[in-house]
Amino acid sequence: MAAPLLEFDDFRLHFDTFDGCYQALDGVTLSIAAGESLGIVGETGCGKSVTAKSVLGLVSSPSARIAGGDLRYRGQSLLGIGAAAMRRIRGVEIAMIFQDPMSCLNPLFTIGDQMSAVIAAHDASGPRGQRRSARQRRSHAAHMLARVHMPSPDTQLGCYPHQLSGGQRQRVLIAMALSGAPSLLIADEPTTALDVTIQAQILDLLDGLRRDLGLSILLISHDLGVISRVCDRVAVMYAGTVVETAPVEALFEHPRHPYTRGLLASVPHPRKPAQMLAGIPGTVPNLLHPPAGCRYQARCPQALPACAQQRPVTVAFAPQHSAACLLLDETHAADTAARNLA
Ligand SMILES: Nc1ncnc2c1ncn2[C@@H]1O[C@H](COP(=O)(O)OP(=O)(O)OP(=O)(O)O)[C@@H](O)[C@H]1O
Repeated sequence: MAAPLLEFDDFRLHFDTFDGCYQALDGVTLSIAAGESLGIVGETGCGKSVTAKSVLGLVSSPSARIAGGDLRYRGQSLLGIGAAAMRRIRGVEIAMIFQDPMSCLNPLFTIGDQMSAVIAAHDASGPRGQRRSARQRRSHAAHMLARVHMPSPDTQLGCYPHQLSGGQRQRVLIAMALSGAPSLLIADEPTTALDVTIQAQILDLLDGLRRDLGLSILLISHDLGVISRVCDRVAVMYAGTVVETAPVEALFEHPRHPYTRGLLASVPHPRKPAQMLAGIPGTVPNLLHPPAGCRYQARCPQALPACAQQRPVTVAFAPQHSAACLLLDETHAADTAARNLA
């Protein structure tokens, strides 16, 4: 297996609020290899976005505190590297796109002006020591728009964001993100604001770029269908922890964690009547006062008495498939069998 490009190693991110310490990420361990695409899925508030934003130091709240662990890019820690070093990484090594393309574009400037400004910033902070002329920057911007299959790229450079559709604006942001030739693209719910046909086109575009450019992708979504379209592997997050990671097919065919099974049972399907969607009763626990033991125990239909006291360790049962659940831990095999017979 290729060496990881990006690694979260028991990473902990807390927010110090007036009400106490909010343990948003509590021991996240994940890795992405070069050229690999990893999806992160989970319910709202599980910590997907703060995981993604942590990579580029974009959790800007003054109450945010790294409470432990490490986050490494190409083997180097990204924690405490300083603003100048982070600027050299942003855009040139790792780029990020967000859910709402309109809020990321300035309505007062043309697409060409905004893309040229981003390319100039890459030139200034990148390792290549390159200083392109205004004409070269514009030409590179048009090339990048063509790369994301924008029709008439030269004409689009003269457009303002409001003159483009939502799907076209997301293509512009992808073109901008890739203009510094990063190795890793982080996409945080990139298609949630788009209708389904445009959503499919953007996902196919990401998948094509991954294959053509050898790009690694970290894709955040609450939708397993979106993840399965682009990703090789998926990490399931629950309440600030990773509960299962697996290749996409293995996750769909042999989900091991009860939360993953609950998520899969909640996915609508044309041949599954609405009343057969199981859903997951209850809500994600308040991470100001997370439960002792497993964070999913209160909602888990298979919880053992030990789940209330003991934090589950991650058990690997195939080369790329692991889950953190006491039901999978051999020391609790007798309890599990008794529960299954009851
Ligand atoms: N600045 C902050 N101060 C306090 N808590 C925060 C702050 N930013 C995020 N959080 C909390 O951290 C938790 C994780 O947030 P995050 O945005 O990562 O969730 P998510 O899984 O991406 O959800 P969604 O799918 O709704 O975007 C949430 O409960 C959120 O309220």
